[in-house]
This record gives sequence, structure tokens and C-alpha cells, in this order.
Amino acid sequence: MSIKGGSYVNVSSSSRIMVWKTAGAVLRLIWGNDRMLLLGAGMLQVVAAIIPALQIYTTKEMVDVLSEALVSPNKTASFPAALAWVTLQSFLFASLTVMRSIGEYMSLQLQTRTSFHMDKQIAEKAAKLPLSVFDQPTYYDQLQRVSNGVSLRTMNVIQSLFALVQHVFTLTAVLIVLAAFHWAVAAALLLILIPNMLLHMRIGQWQFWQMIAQTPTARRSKYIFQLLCGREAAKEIRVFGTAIYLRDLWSKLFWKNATEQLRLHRKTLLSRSVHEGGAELTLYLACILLTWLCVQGRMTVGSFVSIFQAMRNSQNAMSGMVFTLSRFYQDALYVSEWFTFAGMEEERSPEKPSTLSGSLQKGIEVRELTFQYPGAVEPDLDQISLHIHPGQKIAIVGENGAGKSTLIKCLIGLYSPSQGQILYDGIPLESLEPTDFRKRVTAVFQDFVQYQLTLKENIGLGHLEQINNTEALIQAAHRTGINEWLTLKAESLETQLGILFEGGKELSLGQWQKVALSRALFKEAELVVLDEPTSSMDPKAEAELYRLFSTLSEGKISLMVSHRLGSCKHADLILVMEKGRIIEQGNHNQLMSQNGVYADMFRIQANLYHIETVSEPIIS
Ligand SMILES: Nc1ncnc2c1ncn2[C@@H]1O[C@H](COP(=O)(O)OP(=O)(O)OP(=O)(O)O)[C@@H](O)[C@H]1O
Repeated sequence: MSIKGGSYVNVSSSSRIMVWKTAGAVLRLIWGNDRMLLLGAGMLQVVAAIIPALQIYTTKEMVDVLSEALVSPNKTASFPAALAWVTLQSFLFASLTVMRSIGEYMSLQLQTRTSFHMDKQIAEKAAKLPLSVFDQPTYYDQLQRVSNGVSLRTMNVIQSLFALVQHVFTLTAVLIVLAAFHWAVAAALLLILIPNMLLHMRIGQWQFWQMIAQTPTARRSKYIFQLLCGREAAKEIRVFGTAIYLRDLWSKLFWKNATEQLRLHRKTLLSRSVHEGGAELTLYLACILLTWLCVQGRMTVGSFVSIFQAMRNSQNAMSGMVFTLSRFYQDALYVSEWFTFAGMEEERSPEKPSTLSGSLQKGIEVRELTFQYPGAVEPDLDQISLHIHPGQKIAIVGENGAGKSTLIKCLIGLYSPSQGQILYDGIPLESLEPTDFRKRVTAVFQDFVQYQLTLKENIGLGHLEQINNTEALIQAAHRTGINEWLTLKAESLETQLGILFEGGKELSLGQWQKVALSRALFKEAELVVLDEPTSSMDPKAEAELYRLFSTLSEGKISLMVSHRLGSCKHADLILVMEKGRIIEQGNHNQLMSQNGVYADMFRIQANLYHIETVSEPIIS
């Protein structure tokens, strides 16, 4: 079954293959990690499955012994035999209870370990995916599906498999016992079982495909709910009075999914009721047949009672089996999403990786680089060629959306070019060993991370090998002026930052930016990338930082994106971008004398400062 325009079309056979493939993959996965637990739990299930059939047999023997005793002259003579059957039956009940408790504990253990293993794999996988994957909404749909209790569903698959095996054993044993009495009774049971199983498999598929179809809406509704309840939008919701609008949007999305779910539930209940009615009728007819055989004297009272009991028990076992099957189908389809996620293509590593030896000699050469985001109609970077020499300081300027950040991300290998090449000392970037290459890069991105962790971690994450080097951490914090608002001692490095967790210290945006800069400075790297590194800083901090950077990046390549053209004046090369292209390049003096876009932008900014310093304030 698949979804077209919100409705379901039948592809159930491929779903069935997927279900059994997933069940196999789940077994292999758990076998690989916890085979002893799996074997133990499996054996318990099989033993527990045989017990109900033994119980039917003991009941039959017990009733026959007792009914014989009733008609025999020496009634008490049968007592030891009857007692033996009663004792055996009690023993069987007791063993079943003990086995269930042990099985439950083993399952719990297996579930905890599987949950850890699967979540770990999701986290590891996400870290290996190409950055472009994070630009696609389908990734977030899939992530939501795999992070929403998938490990619990994996355990359900295993438990359902065990339960199915148990049901199959129980029912087979019951069928054999019944067929030995009369084939028609066994046939009646099968007649109930097979259509019911097919129906419940189908119900499992319906529910799964509905869940897939509803994920985007569920995610959107969750997002709006978070906006309503979280910190991110709290200010704007109050200032713009958008709470009711957002709440209505959320409730519309909520009810869209809920109405569809209720509709499917109605359909499911109706189909189930029709099937259960048919099953009840068939059982009723089989019971009439039994009664007829008994009154004709063609079976003993013991046989009649035990078959009657077996028929009713098997009805429960069948309901259990079809319910388990439906749950198994749904869970296995759900878990198949985890395997799809785990199989996602990772960031490509070169087959024969090259490494750069020592510091760059020839620098970075970009040849006709073209890049287009997935779904974009036009290239976001268009035929860019340039040469960056070792030790050069590059500034990239241009209007919003010109492609500055995208160019930087391509240059450090976060995005792969659609066309063209980037060469480091003549070696194509895609053939460089990624981990080795990234050791050469440090960066502060426009959307830097505010880690809700300690100050030590916020800086130390820049260079993990040195995270316990207190002196170096304090030095990195000093460089960006963190000491001006936090006394920098070894203990203060343990200060929790942000308000998300108890005892945390919230910072201003500019302070967070300084922390991000300290993190970048903490890593000794040959290529320094700064995407609007001072956008939230006060003028004094900004001026100090530029001074600091020109000293620290001596002999290194620095790539800086900035809208403050004053900060680019001392760059060796300024790239002016417009609509994905470099339209001007040169140093400040060259570009000013060209009198082009850069010179215009520079004068506009200079004029703003000039007006503000020499004339009346614009807003009084
Ligand atoms: N993750 C993305 N997915 C799709 N398109 C994107 C993505 N990021 C940026 N774009 C598009 O690529 C173009 C270039 O964006 P980019 O962020 O490189 O511009 P920029 O020059 O850095 O802008 P700004 O000065 O506003 O930071 C824009 O048209 C933008 O819409």
C-alpha cells in the first residue's frame, strides 16, 4: 500500500515482503548484539507455548478418571489417579507463571540494550551524513519516525515474533487434538483463523501507511506547539499577539490527523466486528456438532468437556494471534524506517584518499565552481574561479543571498560542487581524507551553536584533545574578552551556560558570539573561516577582535564574510558577490578606484557614519 494524494493504494504484497525482511533484519541485529538473551527468551516462549496443549490433555484425563469413578462401585479407588492429574495441572499452571516472569525480565533487558544500540546508531549515522541532507524536509520526517519509540517497536517485533511462534505452537497442538476427535472441528477453527489473519495483517498496513502519510503534518503541528510553548517565539508571540493565530493553526493540524485516524479506526472496528461475528457463528456450529456427537455417545464426557474447553480457549488464542499479527505488521513496517535511515548514503570518502603534507604551498584554487541547492531553479554559485594564496586574508562581501556563506561551505568541503573543482595544493578537495583535512579548518558560522553546556565544553569542543588544558582554555577565553564579564578561574570554566538547565548563566548574543570565537581560536588551524564573526559585538570588542585576528591568522588563510566593509579594508583580497557570482575582486584601494559596486557600498556605509557624526540624529 502507498499513499497518493492522501489516499491509500494497494501495494500490500511489497509491504508483506518488507515486513518479513525487516523481521529478519531485526533478528540479525539483536542476534549480533545479544544472542544469549535472545535464545533464552525464545526458548522460554516455546516451552510456554506447549503448556496450554498439555493442560487440555490433563483436563481430559482428569474428567475421564472422575466420570469413571462416578459409575464404578469403588469410587475412592480412582482418587490417587485423579490427584495425580490435578497435581500435574497445578504444576503446569505454576511453571507457566514462573516462565512468564523470567521471560518478562529477559525481554526488558533485551529492550534496554536494543534501545541503546539503535539510538546510538541513529546518532552515529546523523554525524556521517552529508550536510546537504539536513537541507531536506524529508530527512526530518524520517528522523521523527525513527526517533519516536522505534526501539520499543523493535522489541515489539521480537516479542510479536515470539508470541506468533507461541500461538502457532499452541494452535497447532490444539488443532491436532481437535482433529483427533473430529476433523470438522479442526477445519472450523482454520476457517475462522485464516481470513481473520489476513484482515489483521491488512489493518497493520493501513495504520503504518497512515502514519507515513501523516508525518509531515504531525511534524508541523509539533513545531507550532513548540513555538507556542517554547522560549524561541515567546517574545514575538507577546509583542505581535500571535498566540491565538498559532493555537488555531496547531489545532487545525492536530484535528486533520486525528480525524483521519478516527476514520481509519472506525473502518478497522467495522471490519473486525464482521469477522468476529463470522468466527462466533462458526464456533457455535462446531459446538452444536460436538453436543450432537456427545448425546449420541460417540465421545466420552471427558472428551466433550476438554474439546469444548479447547474450542473456547482456541478462540482466545486466535484473537491473540491475529492481534499479535496486526501489531507485528505495523511495528515491522515502522522499524523498516529505521533500517532505511541506517542505510542512508553517508558523506562520501575517497577510495584512495590523499593527505596534504605540511602547510599549504600553492594555496586553494577554485575552478568554475557551480553549486545548486536541492530544489533550486538556478545555481546558487555560478562558475566561480579564484586563487587563494597561502597566508592570504580574504574578505567576501555582497548583498543578502549573494552566495557568500554557500561559497565558504563549498570551500571547506561541507557541500560538494555540482560542477567545477576546488584544489588544495593541486589536489581535488573530494580526494582529500576528510578527517585529516578538517583538522586544518576552524570556523565560526553565522548560525553558531549556543551549547547549553559548561564554558569549558563550549570552548573545549573546538579542540577535544586539549579540552582538559585549563590554561589554554582560559587563554582562549581571554582573547575574546570573556574575562570582562566572567572572572576566569579554573572553577569558572565549569559554569553552566544558557538557561535550559538548572543553575545555568544566560549570555547576551554578543557574549555567546565571543564564546563561539574562543572555541574557534582554541583550535590551531591553517584555514580560519569567519562568517560574520562580529555581527552582534559592540564596536570596541569588534575592533579588538579584528586586531587580534590579524595577529593570530598571520601565515594562515582566513576567509571572512562581513557586511561591515570597514573590517575588510585590510584584507589582501576582497571578493564582491552578486547572485552567486564574483563580480569584482581586488584589494580595497583597487576596488575603490574601480568605482564599482564595492566602492558604492563602501561610500554608503561611510556616509551613514559621517551623517550620524556630523548632523542631527535622524530620529529624535
Ligand atoms: N540550506 C539551503 N537550502 C536551499 N537554499 C539555500 C540554503 N541556504 C541558502 N540558500 C539559498 O542560497 C542562496 C545563497 O545563500 P547564502 O546563505 O550563501 O547567502 P549569503 O550571501 O551568505 O547571504 P547573507 O548575507 O544573507 O548571509 C540564497 O538564495 C538562499 O536562498
